[in-house]
Amino acid sequence: MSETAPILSAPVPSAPVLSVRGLTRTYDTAGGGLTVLRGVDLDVRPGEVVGLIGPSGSGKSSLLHAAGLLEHPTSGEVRIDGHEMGHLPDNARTRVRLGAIGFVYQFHHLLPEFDARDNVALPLRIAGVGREAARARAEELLTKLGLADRLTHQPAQLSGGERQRVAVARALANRPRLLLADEPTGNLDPATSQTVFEALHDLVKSTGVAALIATHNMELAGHMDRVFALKDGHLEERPAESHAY
Ligand SMILES: Nc1ncnc2c1ncn2[C@@H]1O[C@H](COP(=O)(O)OP(=O)(O)OP(=O)(O)O)[C@@H](O)[C@H]1O
Repeated sequence: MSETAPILSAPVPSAPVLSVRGLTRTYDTAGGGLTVLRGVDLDVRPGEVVGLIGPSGSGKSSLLHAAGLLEHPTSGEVRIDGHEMGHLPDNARTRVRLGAIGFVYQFHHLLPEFDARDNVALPLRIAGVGREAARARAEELLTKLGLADRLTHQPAQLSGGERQRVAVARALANRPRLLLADEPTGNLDPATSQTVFEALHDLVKSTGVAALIATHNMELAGHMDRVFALKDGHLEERPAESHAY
C-alpha cells in the first residue's frame, strides 16, 4: 500500500469525519452488565478540536475505543467520513484504523530502541512507504513540533513532553483523517501539558485532521473548539468558558 492509497472510498460529501449515533456500551462483569454509554451522539469535523471530559470511570476511553474501531459498541453506529464501520469485516476495520485514525495515549508507547525519527517513520514503513520517504515525513512532522534537534534521540534521551510530541508526530505520520487522544498530557506537569497541547492543536489546525481529545485538564479543555461532558452515559455539550464537570 502506498502512502496515498485510498483507505476508504471517497468521503461522503459534507459528512463529518467522525459521526457517532446512538452508541451504547455495556460490559459483562462478574456482577452483571455494566452500562457506561447510553446513547451517545457526536460529530467531529475536519480541523475541529473536540474535548471529552468527565470523571474517572464515566466512559471516555470506552467512547474513544469505539470511535477508533478498537472495540465494537454494544449498539449504535460509528461512521468515518460518512461510511458506517460496524458492518465491515475485521480486516477492513483494521485497515481503516491503521490508515485513517491516529492515536495518542497518556503514556507514549514509543519503541525504546528506535530514535524519535524512526518511531515516527514506523507506521509509514508498516504501510509500505520506503525508508527515505518515511524518514523525510518523520523529519517534517518532528520539525513542526519543535523537535528538529531531537531526531536521533531515543525515548530515554527525551523529556516527557518531548516524548509526547514524538507520539503526536507518530499518530499523524500516516496523514489520518481522525486523531483520537486519551489523556495525551495526563502524565505531564501543567507547563509541559500546555506546550504539548499547543503543538497538537497547531498541527490539527494546519492539517485539517479531526481531533477528539479526552482530558481531565480543564485549562486545556478551555482552548478546544467544543467540549462535551460524559454524564450518566450521555454527552452534554458545555458552553464555551464553562467547561466544568
Ligand atoms: N473491559 C471492561 N470490562 C468491564 N468493565 C470495564 C471494561 N472497560 C471499562 N470498564 C468499566 O467501564 C467504566 C468506564 O471506563 P472508561 O475507561 O471508559 O472510563 P474513563 O472515563 O475513560 O475513565 P478514566 O478517566 O479513569 O480513564 C469504568 O467503570 C470501568 O471500570
